[in-house]
Amino acid sequence: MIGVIGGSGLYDLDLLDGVETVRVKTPYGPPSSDITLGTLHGRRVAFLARHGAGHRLTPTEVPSRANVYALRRLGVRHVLAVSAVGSLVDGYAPGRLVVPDQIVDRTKGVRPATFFGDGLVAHVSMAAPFCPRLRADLLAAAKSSGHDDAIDGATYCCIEGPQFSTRAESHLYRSWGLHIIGMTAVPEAALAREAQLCYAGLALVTDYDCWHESEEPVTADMVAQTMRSNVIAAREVLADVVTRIDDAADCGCRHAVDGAVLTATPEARRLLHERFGD
Ligand SMILES: CSC[C@H]1O[C@H](OP(=O)(O)O)[C@H](O)[C@@H]1O
Ligand SMILES: Nc1ncnc2[nH]cnc12
Repeated sequence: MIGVIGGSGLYDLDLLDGVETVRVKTPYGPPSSDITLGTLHGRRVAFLARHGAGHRLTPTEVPSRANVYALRRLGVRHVLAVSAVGSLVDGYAPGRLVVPDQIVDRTKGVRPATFFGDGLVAHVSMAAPFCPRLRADLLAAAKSSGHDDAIDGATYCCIEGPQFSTRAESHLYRSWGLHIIGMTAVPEAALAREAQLCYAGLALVTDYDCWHESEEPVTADMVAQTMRSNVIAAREVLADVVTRIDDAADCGCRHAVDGAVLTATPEARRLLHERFGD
């Protein structure tokens, strides 16, 4: 099963056959939305709207633990995370597709960001926060669906929001060499890693944030308008990428917790099994 998390502007996939909707209960409360199951080019797909039906959840309110847990419980092994982002680089214009490879966390520590704790301590590696194999699949899909200029590798600056950045912050992030800016990759990517899922982002540029001298500062309306055309591209790439994902291939992401658990009690194994079913 392949999971798709739709961000701003992508509230349904509109591509799936044999659709059914499921409501998944999790120990972390309800996911953002009911999950749509269906088939795309013969592959089983589970779609979840990150901000809920009708976009009701702020980035801070997105229940990422419930979302990742629910997808994992449904049998998802690969997660494609679609996001609207601002551009911090002159050449990365609205409409451009980006497959990020790094994240800088500028959230404020208020989002539950781990499945560990409560007697079970583990520290997974986040050196490469996105799955390299799934990134390669996404890039190949972008190229073969006509988006030849999709950007391979970018650092995603995740702010808390819901307000956009100040101009001083936007310049600061540029001076740090960050490339795109959004509000949702943290803690989603880390939770996917803890759940041993392959996770990659398809970021769609909607604006130049507020640093660009000849462009208007970003507004929510601007993002929504640009996303209307961007989602067409997102759907094209998603329809292609599902045919490339090799469910059977082993990947380091599936072993992210190996060697990460420090808790040395007999209880630890049981807790691990209870949390992840492994
Ligand atoms: C509507 S602009 C800000 C909003 O859009 C992005 O969401 P997502 O990553 O789910 O596409 C950004 O991160 C903010 O949450
Ligand atoms: N400029 C921006 N800042 C944060 N999140 C965004 N999502 C889309 N554009 C954004």
